[in-house]
Amino acid sequence: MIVLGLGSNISNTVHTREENIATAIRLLGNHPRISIEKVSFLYETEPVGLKEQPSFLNAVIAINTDLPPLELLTICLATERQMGRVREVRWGPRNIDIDLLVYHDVEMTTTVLELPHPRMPERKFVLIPLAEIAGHIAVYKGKTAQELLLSTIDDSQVNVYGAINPSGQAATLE
Ligand SMILES: Nc1ncnc2c1ncn2[C@@H]1O[C@H](COP(=O)(O)OP(=O)(O)OP(=O)(O)O)[C@@H](O)[C@H]1O
Ligand SMILES: Nc1nc2c(c(=O)[nH]1)N=C(CO)CN2
Repeated sequence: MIVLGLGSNISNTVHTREENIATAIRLLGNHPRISIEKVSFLYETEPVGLKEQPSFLNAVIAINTDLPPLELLTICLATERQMGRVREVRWGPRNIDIDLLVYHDVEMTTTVLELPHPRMPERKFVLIPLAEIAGHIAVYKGKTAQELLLSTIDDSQVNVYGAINPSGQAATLE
């Protein structure tokens, strides 16, 4: 299974947080070598790490692709750029964040890409949507998202916010 994490905590009058997530899904799904297989609910989540920032909307998606991990990362970063993301504070506010969480059973640590995503076990905003779409699949050191949830130290709030239109119809890129 290949899983991406999506997050947004900046909205404006043109693009709401949910539109930002839907737009990212639509752009990724438009790639000729990527198909979107599953989309979790949207969750409203308390900021983790840097707490003094607006709450996030988070979701995860399962995709199918023959792109190798580094090429997939490049596409995720290009999609963020296409959506006008400006990198400022680490762990700070962003209109869109696309993380590569799981790429089958690949384990790698390079300066540009770590798999599986190393901070997954301490992020309920990832584990809860992951448990929803892939609860019984080993995602991190042989553990499922459900198992990781039982031992996570993260006690932040994560609440269902709504469903995403998987085709991203409601969202437009101006
Ligand atoms: N699994 C991964 N998915 C996405 N980016 C990764 C991954 N592993 C390493 N990176 C690197 O992290 C860099 C910074 O990513 P980003 O600015 O989105 O971090 P962040 O979202 O602030 O923090 P975090 O990595 O804790 O989610 C990317 O340019 C990428 O090279
Ligand atoms: N709730 C929540 N907190 C975060 C998030 C996020 O997506 N959701 N992303 C971060 C940087 O990757 C830091 N903190």
